[in-house]
Amino acid sequence: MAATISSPPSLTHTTSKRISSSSHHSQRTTTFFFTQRISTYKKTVVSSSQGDKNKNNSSSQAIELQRIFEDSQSRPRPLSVTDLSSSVNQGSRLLRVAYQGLPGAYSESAAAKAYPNCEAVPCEQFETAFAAVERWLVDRAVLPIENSLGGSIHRNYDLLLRHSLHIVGEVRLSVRHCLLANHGVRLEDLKRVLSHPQALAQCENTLTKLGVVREAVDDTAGAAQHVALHKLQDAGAVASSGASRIYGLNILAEDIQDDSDNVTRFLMLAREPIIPRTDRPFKTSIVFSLEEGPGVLFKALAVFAMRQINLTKIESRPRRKQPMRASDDNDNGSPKYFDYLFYVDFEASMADPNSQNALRHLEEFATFLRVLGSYPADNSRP
Ligand SMILES: O=C(O)C(=O)Cc1ccccc1
Repeated sequence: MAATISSPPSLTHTTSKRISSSSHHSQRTTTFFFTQRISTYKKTVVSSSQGDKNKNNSSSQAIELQRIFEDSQSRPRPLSVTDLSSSVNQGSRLLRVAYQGLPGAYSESAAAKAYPNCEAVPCEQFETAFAAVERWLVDRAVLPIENSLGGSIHRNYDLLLRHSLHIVGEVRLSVRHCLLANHGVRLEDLKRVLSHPQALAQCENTLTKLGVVREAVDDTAGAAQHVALHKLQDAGAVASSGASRIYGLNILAEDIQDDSDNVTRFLMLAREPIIPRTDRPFKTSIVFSLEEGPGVLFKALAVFAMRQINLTKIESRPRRKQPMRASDDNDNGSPKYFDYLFYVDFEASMADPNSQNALRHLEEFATFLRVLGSYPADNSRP
């Protein structure tokens, strides 16, 4: 069965001609590209044969080329790796990065790690952060996606598919939780502790020893603000030391996570993909679904194994719009199998022909395939 390719951003194998801005020569390139960008390219194509026929009319052709070049310059520029550097600013304005939570949330620190000079914009919900990027109110959104103790943040995987933003970067951040309370409140006064569900899960052992009731809220900094604002005397918050300073809380205990190595991986999302490169380590994230049958997942993973492409992550999620599919040998028409989406991260750039071949191979039998982004790997110390 042929693969269904969604757009945007889907992979398309195309042959197109590019105008080089310096020489105005057209150049044939065969490449995998995102369909969204191809529409831009098609509008800027000038064929060399066209140029030959119009030799007599070289001045009008030069004007036309100039017009096409200027036209292409006024279109949105694809993000490049340099957009991820510390000195990023858009013209005279700083890069604006939306995150879910209040100042002092870990996502704010992730935004600052990815874009040190950015303006971090707090948002109530992830939906708001995504919508802010889609409506051009901000340039990027930050999304926590997995944690070394708590595992994957499933809801955020679902968000990646529901929206069509592109992953343009990743950041790994060491997360050190503190137990915060109002001044004068002692450890033994605490009956309940508020925090983000991931933070509560990462401090499972400490909270169990304390015998407190856990209360889940939207973000760690929001928990700290709530405790401070309501001057709670029986409740604490699990949050960062930064949040303790911002909301004027006392730190009752530090490093309360179950393991000192507590690392969260965050994704940076943008409206446009970056142009993948091969001169530094890149990662690529994809999502696909498969027909039901023996060995299909094995076959899907083999497209990477046979090309020596290392996988760093695989996650399966139920397919929401099509939760069940009928089994072939089930003639009463009743649905039998759950339908799944597989999210895979691999250590290669989409600019690498090896990756392109692997995805072309996967496309032959996947029922759905989308490239979520190809982006520089964060190999720095978390
Ligand atoms: O609530 C926050 O501060 C977040 O940024 C989400 C989160 C929660 C726990 C660990 C890492 C990120």
